[in-house]
Amino acid sequence: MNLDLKISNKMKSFQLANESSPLSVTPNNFILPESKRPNHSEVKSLDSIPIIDLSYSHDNNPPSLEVIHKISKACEEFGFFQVVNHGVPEQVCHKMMKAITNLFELPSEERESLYSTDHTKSVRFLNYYLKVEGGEKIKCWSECFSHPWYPIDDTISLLPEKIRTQYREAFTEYAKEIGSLVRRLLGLISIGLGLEEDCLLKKLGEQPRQRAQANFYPPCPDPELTMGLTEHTDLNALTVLLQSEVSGLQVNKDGKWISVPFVPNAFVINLADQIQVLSNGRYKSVLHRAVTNNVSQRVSMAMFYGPSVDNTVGPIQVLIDEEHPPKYRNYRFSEFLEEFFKQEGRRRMVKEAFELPNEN
Ligand SMILES: O=C(O)CCC(=O)C(=O)O
Ligand SMILES: [Fe+2]
Repeated sequence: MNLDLKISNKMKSFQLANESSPLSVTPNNFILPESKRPNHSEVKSLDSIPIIDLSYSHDNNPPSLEVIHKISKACEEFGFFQVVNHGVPEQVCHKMMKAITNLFELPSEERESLYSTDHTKSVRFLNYYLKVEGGEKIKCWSECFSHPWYPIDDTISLLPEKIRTQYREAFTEYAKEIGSLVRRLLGLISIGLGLEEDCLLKKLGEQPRQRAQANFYPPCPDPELTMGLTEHTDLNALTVLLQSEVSGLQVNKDGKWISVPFVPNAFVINLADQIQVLSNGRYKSVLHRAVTNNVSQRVSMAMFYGPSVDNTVGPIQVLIDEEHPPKYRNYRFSEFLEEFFKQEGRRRMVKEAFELPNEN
C-alpha cells in the first residue's frame, strides 16, 4: 500500500479544528478496515437517481400529476432524487456555498473553540468517526458545522467576527427558500402516498426540528482508504442537499453503490428515517455515504427537516390495513433521538429499534 501519493498542487493542507497538525492519511486513524473502504472500481456511475423538473409544481399551479408520480416512483425505488427548476434562486445557493467555503477556510484555531464531541451542543464543528470492532475510532475525512436553522443569531454570535455578516446573510435567505421548498415537497410526497396534501407537514408538527449541516471534504491523497462520511441514513424526515461541482455522494441501490453526479442548480432530496416510519415502510430511508477524491475539495450543505421533538411518530393510520400491518410502533421523536445518540459511531440502523415483529 502506497501512502506516499503525491498531493496535487491544487491541494491546500487542511487542519481539523481539533488537531494540531494538518490532515494526513498516515498517523491519524483515518484508514478504514478493508471491508469498509469505498472500493471505487465497483461503484456504478452509469445509472443514477432520477432528476425531476419541478417547474410545473410551483405554489400557484395545482400540483402536476406527472411530477407527483415521478416523485412517488423515485421515493419507492431510490429514496433519493434530484430536483431542478425548483424556484430557489441560483444566487441564494451560490452565496450559501461561498459562505460555507469561507467558514472552513478560516484557520483551524478560529474554528477550534466551537469544536465539540458533545451532541447536546446545538452549534458545533465536529468530525464524524466510525467505531470499528475493538472499539477503535476511525475518523472521517471531513469536518462538519452543525447548527439549527433558527434563531440564526444564536449561531452567528458564536462565529468569528469576520465571517458573521456573510454567513448570516447567506443562511437567512437560504433557510427561507429551503423552508418553502420542503413544504412543497412534503405536499407532493403526501399526495403521492394518497394522503391529503398537508398531511406530512401536519404530522411533523408546528415546531419541526430543523438543523443544518455544512460538510467540508478536503482533498485526500488516498481516497481508497478513507471516507468523507461513512454510510448512514438520515434521522430526520426529509433532507435537502446542495453540493458543490465535485461529486462524492453515493447512494445504495439494491446493495450496490451508485454515484450522484453534480447537476447544475439542482438539489439532492432524500427521504430520511421518519418518512420511512410514517409511510409504514413504503418509502425507504436509504443508506448513503460521501467519498473523497485527490483533486479538489468538496462542500455540501444538508438541510434536515424533522418532527417536533415532542411529537409522536408512527405509521400513518390510513396506510395501515390487513395487507399492510404496522411495521413500527409509535414513539416520541425525542425517544428516537435518544436511541440515535446512544449508538456513538457504530452506525447501526436506529429505526430498527422501533420495528414491530412481523407476525406473518
Ligand atoms: O456531502 C454529501 O454529499 C452527503 C452529506 C450527508 O449525507 C449528510 O450530511 O447527512
Ligand atoms: Fe446524510
